[in-house]
Amino acid sequence: MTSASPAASASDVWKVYGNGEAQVVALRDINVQFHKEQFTAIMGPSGSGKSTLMHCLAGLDTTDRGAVSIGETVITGMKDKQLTKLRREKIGFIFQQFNLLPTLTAQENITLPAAIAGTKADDEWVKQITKTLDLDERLHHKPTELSGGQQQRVACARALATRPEVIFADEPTGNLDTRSGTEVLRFLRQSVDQFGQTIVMVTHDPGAAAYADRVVFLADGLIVDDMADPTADAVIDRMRHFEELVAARTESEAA
Ligand SMILES: Nc1ncnc2c1ncn2[C@@H]1O[C@H](COP(=O)(O)OP(=O)(O)OP(=O)(O)O)[C@@H](O)[C@H]1O
Repeated sequence: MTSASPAASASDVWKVYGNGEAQVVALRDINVQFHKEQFTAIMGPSGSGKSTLMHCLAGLDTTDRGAVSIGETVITGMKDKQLTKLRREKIGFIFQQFNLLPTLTAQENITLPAAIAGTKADDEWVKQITKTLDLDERLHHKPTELSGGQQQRVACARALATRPEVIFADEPTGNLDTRSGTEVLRFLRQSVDQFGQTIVMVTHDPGAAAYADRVVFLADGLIVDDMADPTADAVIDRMRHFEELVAARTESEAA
């Protein structure tokens, strides 16, 4: 089923923050493609550029050089209005802090992106997702009446409701206990396998990365490795290696 054109891609992407002495090169010549119907994890030491890459891919931040595409659409250089429309229609987001609207019920939160985009959510599809996520009994509750795990499951349903081209998940299990985190990861895996969703997830957790089909490793703004069919142990090994390299470089710069 995997088609040749990627769901999202970055070509020769650079991102620099600040000027002069305060300048930080967050991304250095990034070239990466995220294939349709695949679950990819992005990992790397703190400050390696994971969030910056995800924000640039999702059109939440601009690049300084290079181009980003969502599906076949180049989003680099798009006007704000056009970009906002594309984000609403083609991208789903899952955040560490859930980011649900507190005054709306779970059901309203789930169907909100479609309503904002001016389309009607597909009721049957939303029912199927909320059933899979075991949220049927909770749909009329407000976020404060839900556990963290339930809130994140609502956020997952919201991300899938519009059947986006790609879902970007930023540390989706970072705020959850192990059991709730596992439920969310299993659902993300299932949404790729059963619903053909494409997911790109930033995580610090090798156990979470093991749910993905592929792990892209960043260090110091560069893509330094790409692992297929990851296991938690293989990811831990690779991360240790990159953290040692970064520590050695920091020490030699300080000397
Ligand atoms: N708005 C900003 N202004 C200046 N520097 C920034 C800004 N955002 C990020 N940076 C810097 O860019 C680099 C990459 O940051 P980024 O947040 O992408 O890393 P990360 O891998 O997501 O880190 P973490 O795992 O700690 O969340 C870091 O050196 C960071 O300090």
